[in-house]
Amino acid sequence: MGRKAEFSEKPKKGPGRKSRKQKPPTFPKKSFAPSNDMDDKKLSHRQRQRLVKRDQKKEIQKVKKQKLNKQQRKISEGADVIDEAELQNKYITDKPQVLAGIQQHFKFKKQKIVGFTDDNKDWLKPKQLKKLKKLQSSDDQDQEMYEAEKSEEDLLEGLTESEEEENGEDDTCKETLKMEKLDDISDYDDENANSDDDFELSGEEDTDSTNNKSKDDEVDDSLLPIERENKKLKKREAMEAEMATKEMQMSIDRQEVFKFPEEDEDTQKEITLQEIQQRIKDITLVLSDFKRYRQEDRSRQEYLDLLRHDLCIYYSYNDFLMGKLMDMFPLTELMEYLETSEVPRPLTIRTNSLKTRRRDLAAALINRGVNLDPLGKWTKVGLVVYNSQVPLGATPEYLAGHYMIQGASSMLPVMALAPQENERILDMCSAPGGKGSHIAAIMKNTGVLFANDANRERIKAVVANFHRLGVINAIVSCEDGCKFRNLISGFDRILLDAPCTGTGVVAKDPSVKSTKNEVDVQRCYNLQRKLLLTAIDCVDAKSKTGGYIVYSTCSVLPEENEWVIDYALRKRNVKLVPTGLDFGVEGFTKYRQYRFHPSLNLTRRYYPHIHNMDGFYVAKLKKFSNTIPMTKEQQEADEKVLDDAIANATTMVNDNSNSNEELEYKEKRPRKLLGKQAGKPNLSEVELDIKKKKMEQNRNKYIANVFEKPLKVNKNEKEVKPVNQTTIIKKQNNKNELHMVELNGSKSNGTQIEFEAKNIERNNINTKKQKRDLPSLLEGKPIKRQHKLKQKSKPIGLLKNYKSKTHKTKKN
Ligand SMILES: C[S@@+](CC[C@H](N)C(=O)[O-])C[C@H]1O[C@@H](n2cnc3c(N)ncnc32)[C@H](O)[C@@H]1O
Repeated sequence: MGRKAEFSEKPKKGPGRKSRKQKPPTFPKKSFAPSNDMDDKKLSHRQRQRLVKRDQKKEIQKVKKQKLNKQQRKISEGADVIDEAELQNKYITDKPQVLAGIQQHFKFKKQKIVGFTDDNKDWLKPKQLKKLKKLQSSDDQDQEMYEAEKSEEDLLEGLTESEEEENGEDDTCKETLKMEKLDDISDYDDENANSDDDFELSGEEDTDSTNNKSKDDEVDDSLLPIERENKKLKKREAMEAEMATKEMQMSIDRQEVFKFPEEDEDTQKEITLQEIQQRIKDITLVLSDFKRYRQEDRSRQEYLDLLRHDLCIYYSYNDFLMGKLMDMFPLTELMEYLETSEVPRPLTIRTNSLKTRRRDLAAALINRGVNLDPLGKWTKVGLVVYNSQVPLGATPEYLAGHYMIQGASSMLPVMALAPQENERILDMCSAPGGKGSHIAAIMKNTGVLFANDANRERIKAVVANFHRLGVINAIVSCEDGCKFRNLISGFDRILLDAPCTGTGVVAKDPSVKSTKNEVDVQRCYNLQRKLLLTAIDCVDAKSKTGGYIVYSTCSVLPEENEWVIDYALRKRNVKLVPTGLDFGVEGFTKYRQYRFHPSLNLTRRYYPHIHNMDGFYVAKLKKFSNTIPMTKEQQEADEKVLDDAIANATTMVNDNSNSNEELEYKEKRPRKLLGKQAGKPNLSEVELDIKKKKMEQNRNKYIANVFEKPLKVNKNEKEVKPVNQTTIIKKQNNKNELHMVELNGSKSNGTQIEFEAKNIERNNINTKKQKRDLPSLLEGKPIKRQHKLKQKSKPIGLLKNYKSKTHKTKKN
């Protein structure tokens, strides 16, 4: 049952409970306005002390001036000059009087100073006194001073006069005003100056310094206030400069005494990131002037090793990759590279010229709250996005295919390829289709674009992007690029944007820093070489408009770039041509001890710290003949070598990733799951150890230093069969030993390295013959004639785990 409604108006009960509780506001009796009566204001202890000091100073000055005045009068009467000490004594004897004067301070303030009186007129014009005093010593000097003081007086008088005119007040008041102003300046000076006054009162310092200081005071007195200020400023500046020099020296001294940590010092005590950072700076300084800062018992290599270790920790790289970067860059540049790689590159988009113009796209995006700019003069389609209020991958313009989100560096290979309309072009590794769609746009949807990728999943992205962007001249395929030669050839141009380790895009994918290792580089290097040779074979050298191959990677490692191109230059009838890109760093022609074809300077490198884009490499090749400069057998042998290398590298990866975990898992899993092994006893620790060692050996037997010519050892070990290039070798219990020795004593300049293969007793390797082949064995050296290829494929190289007793392999 509801309550009965009551419609009669309720009488108001008065203010609510809350308002009843609140009392009417009360205000302090005093007004909130700042009081004009300064005397009412209570001074703090320090303020009072300063006030007392000021008054003391005034009294001292007063006494001084009186005495000087007397002295001057005496001089004029021919009396003896009263010296400063006497004056000081006089002050001390007059001290009670002075203090009494200070006690009268508040009275003095209240009464206000009354202009020039008989008491103060002397010390209001101290310079005149001094002028008279100094008249004795030098007439000329005094004349100058007199003039200066005169002008000061005139200035003051002028000021007073102008104030007079302005205010129309009586003289006394104006003079008081002026005096207060001067007082203020001197008070300020007193507060900031050194404690001369304290000293005078306490009398703790010796008389010499007293005299010096009082002389200083005198000199100061002879200066205009502004000059005094200037002098103090200069003094302060000099002091600051001195302090800065001292500080710098201290930091240099600290660097000088940078102590190389003892072994295991780091493991014993925890080391912070700041300490590591400091140590990186210290070591960099030591290495910048090694002779001066080094510790006698430490070598450069030790410092470099420690630096690498610290850099790895600080920037989260693995030792292998950091070592590679240290080989590539000078130290200062390396630091820049590492720092820049920590920050993502600016977001960039490419206008799809098949659907819109850059200007229109920019306007549309600006309307949506996107802040952007043209990317640079080198591109007509690139835009850089500073910030956006909408997700760029979901704007109506994106969905309509007006642009592609694409890194600035990935526009470069297509620009280098310079596709022409109505050509047949192959994009060998196309997914997700960024560069492919760019090619189609430049071709204006004419001719035929073959977009291929070996990855079935990724190829879907190519199809989707091509649909969105309106590419209609493309045939999309999913094939292993290495086999393309047998499918279709005769292309005008080919873009090989090869799969790589991605060391140039660590800002985008930081996992690269810690995961990529020697095996990954080896695997990429092999695949890249194979893909490039296929690409060259698929191009028609007689194409009327083209015959070009562009090779690109988003890796900065020379192993995946110059090395691959140099290999192709030796194996096919191609030459390097300019990329047509007007910026970028020249590709390496030298790298450590290796030498590449000089034309590699036509290739271009892009770095985050120089170009503010991802690390990238672009090379443009022109095929000048459709013939392959080798016999069919040699070609097949080459291919087999590459195939083996790729297969082995894959096995290696699988071995590496599985072995240990597998073993541990086998040990841990319950007996039920062991199947056939169920009845067998568990492996003892010794057995486990042996098994682990065996696995380790198996893993190592395939590892060869990528670019140091691994060789294949025959199973019966009686003769070593020559194999081409980087055949992965089987290391057979150190029966074959390879020695790397230095020629002309210095390896550090990396000019000549001789690989000497030494077979221990049971092997019949003809070392003399090998030595004859050595110059051509230098990796990266171009081979011009066919017959040399045979010699070049002589077994040579350096096994990874090999350590010679007689010759140490050093890093330069
Ligand atoms: C760097 S990405 C290509 C990026 C692409 N060009 C773009 O701009 O969007 C390398 C591509 O090579 C493909 N790939 C790897 N091995 C391949 C092979 N043997 N044949 C063809 N494509 C391969 C990978 O699936 C990957 O999509």
